Amino acid sequence: MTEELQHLRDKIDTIDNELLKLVNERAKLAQAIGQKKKSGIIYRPDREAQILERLKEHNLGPVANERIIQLFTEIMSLCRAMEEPITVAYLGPRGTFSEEAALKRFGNAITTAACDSIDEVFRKVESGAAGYGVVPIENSTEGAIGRTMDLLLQTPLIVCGEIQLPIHQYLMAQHTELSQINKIYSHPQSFSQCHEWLHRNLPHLLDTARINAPSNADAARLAAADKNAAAIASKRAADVFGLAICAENIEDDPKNTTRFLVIGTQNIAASGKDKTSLVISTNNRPGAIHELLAPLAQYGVGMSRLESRPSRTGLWEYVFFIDIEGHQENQNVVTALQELRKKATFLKIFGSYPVA
Ligand SMILES: O=C(O)C(=O)C[C@]1(C(=O)O)C=C[C@@H](O)C=C1
Repeated sequence: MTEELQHLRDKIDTIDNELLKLVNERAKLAQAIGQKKKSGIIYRPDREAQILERLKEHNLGPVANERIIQLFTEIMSLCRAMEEPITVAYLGPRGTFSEEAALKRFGNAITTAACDSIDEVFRKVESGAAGYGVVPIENSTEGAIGRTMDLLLQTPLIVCGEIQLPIHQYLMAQHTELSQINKIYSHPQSFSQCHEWLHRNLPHLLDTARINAPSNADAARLAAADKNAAAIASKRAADVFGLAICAENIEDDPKNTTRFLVIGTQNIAASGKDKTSLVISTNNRPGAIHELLAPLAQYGVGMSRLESRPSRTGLWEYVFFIDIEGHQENQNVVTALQELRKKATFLKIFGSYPVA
């Protein structure tokens, strides 16, 4: 080893020792904060969002903001776990995008609980078996996830966060000999997200060779047991099931993103950059929805999502899922919601939470 290399490594060792000391000091401070939390609620997404926002503003590089967020999410994850371990339920099995979303938000120092269905995620959090749940709510290509919307209507749980996850699809198999592949497993959503790619690259594997699986991770598990099968799934699923990657980023839309919600039992304080999710319904008459939404415009409350869904109480009656900018404690939001409540036949606020 040259003297110069040794010198640089010595410097890294010194910095690592310093980082080690600082991480432990930070963990001790978090433990002290934990003991002062009389409510017993350890996870504070508003505070975590503020910390990450500040770090992004202070970051002078060369490390990219995205990497800084990952690193500090892990640091906060381990500090949080030393205050109290938390369990996060998600739509399993292992290797799904939901698992990836849960780890992206909470870091790796958590206990994860893989659930068989979105219903089970809600049940686990409602029963207290998990502190939080992560459920998909919409995909930029495929649209809304109806089951999550229906369950939000019924649940006493509170929405306490959102996660935006870029969805990259991979073709994987036991080997990379595509000529030996005679079937592909995947979730129907992923098949549609990769429709063009499949048409262009594997036209001989038509509909009959495409087999629907309950999840991408199940698809990867099935491909791991059959050398003539491939799966479309996440990179994480390939790692979990030990599969080789045959093609990467095969989604038709490179901006393909799924938005997930974090559900829990606590109201989240304002972070300064928040969103509020709610559902409303109104009489089925011309102009009713326009009239209903007028208070939002009047009090300067922006709307980032409006989605209708059959109400299931009458034919051609709808409820409207709305995301508005701001926290339900912000004055303009309070006033707008008061007005909206007067006009709506039904209104339920799911929660306010930091913007992803
Ligand atoms: O500030 C707090 O309330 C803490 O518990 C500390 C901390 C952190 O590591 O910074 C950990 C967990 C919370 O979710 C928020 C922040």
